Amino acid sequence: MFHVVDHPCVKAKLTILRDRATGSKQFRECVEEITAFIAYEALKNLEVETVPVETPIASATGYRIRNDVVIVPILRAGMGMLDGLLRLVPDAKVGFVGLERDHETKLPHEYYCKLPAAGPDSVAVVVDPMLATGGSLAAAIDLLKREGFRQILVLAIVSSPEGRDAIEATSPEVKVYTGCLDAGLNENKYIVPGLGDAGDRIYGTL
Ligand SMILES: O=P(O)(O)OC[C@H]1O[C@H](OP(=O)(O)OP(=O)(O)O)[C@H](O)[C@@H]1O
Ligand SMILES: O=c1cc[nH]c(=O)[nH]1
Ligand SMILES: [Mg+2]
Repeated sequence: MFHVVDHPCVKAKLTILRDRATGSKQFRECVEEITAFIAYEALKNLEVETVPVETPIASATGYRIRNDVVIVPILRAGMGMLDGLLRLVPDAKVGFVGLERDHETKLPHEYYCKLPAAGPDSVAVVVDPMLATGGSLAAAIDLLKREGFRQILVLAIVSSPEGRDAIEATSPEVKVYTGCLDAGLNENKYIVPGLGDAGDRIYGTL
């Protein structure tokens, strides 16, 4: 399932991210903010359980998230989305997958993986701002499946039709939520119009 979060606030923040004049500080802040909007929609089917709560006036029914939420940023750029998501799910665990596209082949190279154990109620929430060819996300999903994660959600900010089709072909059960679906990829496999290299813009390494 592939879902574009269609919201005026997402559109406005995306415009700031696309703008080549936006500097790293504002870029980072905006990535964090837009992540919360996308997550709001992506997490709406998490399971809750009831807990009693005493208000100053009376007893009431409270709720807490029942799933074991495991946020998995794909390094580096995915780290920019982590805090935005942790604000919504402060008790989530965090696992890390390090992947970098080879500049020649455009294929992802894995350089790090540290994930908590998967349980029956675990929901892995993979975060990476860019879904281009889909190679990096497919590799991350493979890793998570091998580690036993059965429920996988993905939060992206900018996606391409090529990336969408690649994930739908290999992992149709994975739900992808994205801020937009752009026109396609250029000869360097960058998203067009996109926002450039997300990792470089977040960390000022242009
Ligand atoms: O869909 P794909 O074609 O695989 O491309 C998308 C990947 O490329 C970017 O990471 P990059 O390799 O630039 O690493 P970085 O985050 O360290 O900059 C991006 O953050 C994704 O992980
Ligand atoms: O457009 C793209 C494609 C891959 N990685 C990025 O950061 N941007
Ligand atoms: Mg990069």
